[in-house]
Amino acid sequence: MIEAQGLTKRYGKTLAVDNLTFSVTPGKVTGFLGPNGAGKSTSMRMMLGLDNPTAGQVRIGGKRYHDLDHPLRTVGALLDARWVHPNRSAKAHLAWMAKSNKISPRRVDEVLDIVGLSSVANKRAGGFSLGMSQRLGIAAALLGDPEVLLFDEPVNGLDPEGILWIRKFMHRLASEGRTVFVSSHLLSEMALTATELVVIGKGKLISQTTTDDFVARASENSVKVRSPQLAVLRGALEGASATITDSDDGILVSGLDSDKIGEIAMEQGAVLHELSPQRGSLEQAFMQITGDSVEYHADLETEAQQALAPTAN
Ligand SMILES: Nc1ncnc2c1ncn2[C@@H]1O[C@H](COP(=O)(O)OP(=O)(O)OP(=O)(O)O)[C@@H](O)[C@H]1O
Repeated sequence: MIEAQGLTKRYGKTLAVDNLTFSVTPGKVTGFLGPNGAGKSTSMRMMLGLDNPTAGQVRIGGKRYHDLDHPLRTVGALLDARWVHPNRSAKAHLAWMAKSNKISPRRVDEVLDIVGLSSVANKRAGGFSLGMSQRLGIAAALLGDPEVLLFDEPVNGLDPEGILWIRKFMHRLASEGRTVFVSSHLLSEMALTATELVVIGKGKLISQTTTDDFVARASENSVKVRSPQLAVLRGALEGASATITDSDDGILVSGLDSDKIGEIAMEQGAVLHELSPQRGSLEQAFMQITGDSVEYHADLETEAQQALAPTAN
């Protein structure tokens, strides 16, 4: 469990994090979303005691980071995967971390196995691909077998196979009952990975909700209808105050849900070939909800498009 209470960070004139209050519960993957500069990394650093809040606090498992007896056994984090001595082997890197945190050396082999790096355990970490470095970073985060895991942009730069691996791994960690908190710009990926969202903009909390609710709340609720008796149906739906727009081979109805539309069709004796509620994407929802807090719309739109495009490497 992570609890942020009035969390605030000011750097000179910049209010990077502005009175954030939210909680992250165990057994789920919670996404931490926000446009560039929204304050995600700063918030995560404060959760890990790497930066002090100007006001407010974060509790992990009920305690502040500095009050944890064994921090690595309570919270593990992947902030920067490249943070490893290039000439050290993966195993030596983890052994050094384990030793300095009084963790059994046996755990090193366990975590290497969990992340699938056993076969390259004695290779120089400096020669690892980004995907392997991410796995090594995750192995380090898991060393203390912590209940809470924080990942800052874990899939940045990964190829589709690496992204899929991370997604499945996050789900696995959550299914083990851990608290998994992950920041990402890759909205389409977040929609697949996270069931809960904490969304911030300009340091402020915009929304804490389930991913499904977030998308449903932001996307206009419309229902696609196809019918051979469209003219009759259209008149009846308009009579029931629905708003109708034409779509390629049917109509899009808003203002009525699919149950009601189905009942009206029945009353009119109209055959339905399609009655499908339309669901927006997380990208659309994000744009709509964070709209006011995004300073550079063009950048964000480009990012959202890049996020949807196939990864090159
Ligand atoms: N050490 C620092 N000194 C001064 N300003 C900082 C510092 N760290 C962050 N900031 C500012 O605080 C704000 C929030 O930055 P932060 O990196 O937390 O955002 P973010 O949501 O992680 O963004 P991104 O996704 O682009 O990394 C930005 O305006 C940033 O310029």
